[in-house]
Amino acid sequence: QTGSANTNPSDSADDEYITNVSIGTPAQVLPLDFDTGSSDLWVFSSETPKSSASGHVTYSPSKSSTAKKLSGASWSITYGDHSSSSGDVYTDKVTVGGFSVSSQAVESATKVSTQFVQDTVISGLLGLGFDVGNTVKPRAQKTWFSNAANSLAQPLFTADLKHQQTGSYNFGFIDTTLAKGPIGYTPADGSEGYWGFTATGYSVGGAKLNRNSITGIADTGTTLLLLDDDVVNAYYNNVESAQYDDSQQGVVFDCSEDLPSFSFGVGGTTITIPGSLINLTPVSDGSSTCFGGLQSSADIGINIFGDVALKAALVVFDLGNERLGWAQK
Ligand SMILES: CSC[C@H](NC(=O)[C@H](Cc1ccccc1)NC(=O)N1CCOCC1)C(=O)N[C@@H](CC1CCCCC1)[C@@H](O)C(=O)OC(C)C
Repeated sequence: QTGSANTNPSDSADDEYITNVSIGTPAQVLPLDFDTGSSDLWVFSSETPKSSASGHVTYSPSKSSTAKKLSGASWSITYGDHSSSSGDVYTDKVTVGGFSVSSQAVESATKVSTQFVQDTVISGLLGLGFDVGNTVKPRAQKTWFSNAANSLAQPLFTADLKHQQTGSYNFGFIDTTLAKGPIGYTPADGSEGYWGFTATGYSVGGAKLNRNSITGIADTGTTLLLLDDDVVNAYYNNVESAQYDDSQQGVVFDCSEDLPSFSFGVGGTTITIPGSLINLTPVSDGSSTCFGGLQSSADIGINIFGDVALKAALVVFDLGNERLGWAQK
């Protein structure tokens, strides 16, 4: 058995990727952000304050014949960008890309932070991290993928995110036609709840890879590629107009710049991010100053291979073998 779901960029900057999920009976379809950096499936619901839920599609457990309250359970989560949400828990049927989990913990939001209120294109998150990261108390719940894994043809999923185009999340199979190069595999460290791995080196503009390893996480829920300052500086030293912009809280440059590519080694193969993907977006509509897709990870304390990096590859999240596969696209 397998599943295959389309995913779409939320805006012109590919800020987040939206995937439709069916919850309950009859199906209630909600647009969710699939996040390999967290492990909770939570949604805006009939229990979310009306003022906060305005503009969002919501889940109503009372309208689902298969919904059951998980009595005494609660959850509360805070993300890297300091956004947060919390609430109580139901179990219900959840279908992703045609594959159904009959009794999935669906975390209903009774509180959401301002960023979520304003982000009306999504109605919540579907965590694809390791179960150890789930925040439900008194007993942690499994992710949708963890519940599905044993019934899937293979206990793995792939992410094929694209710049301004429809991509896919496939469950239980690898569609190698999505990739141009071979899949390089490397061990995944799930101890912190997300998909940790080590890249063996990097290079700028097609040069030979160096041997400076980079340990970080593969995170579909983070927009940017966030790396150590020395790597960021090594890259932008090649960009004439690059400068740190306090108001933008990041490196910006002239939109007309011909940006160099950025490559990293992983699992014996090389992934090259074309310079075009590192020009994320003008700092405001019509501006000729653009914001960099590669930024410093110093404030977060962890390197994050977010969507800017993932867009250059087909990435295999292989739970069965506790490994990550990367293939050039
Ligand atoms: C350094 S970690 C920052 C990361 N957030 C992000 O990357 C958000 C995602 C977003 C896009 C659009 C609207 C709202 C939020 N984007 C962001 O901070 N941007 C600022 C810089 O320009 C690009 C957009 C983050 O917190 N990721 C979360 C999932 C994320 C999904 C969207 C809603 C908010 C939560 C998660 O992956 C996480 O916390 O990972 C940990 C392990 C770092």
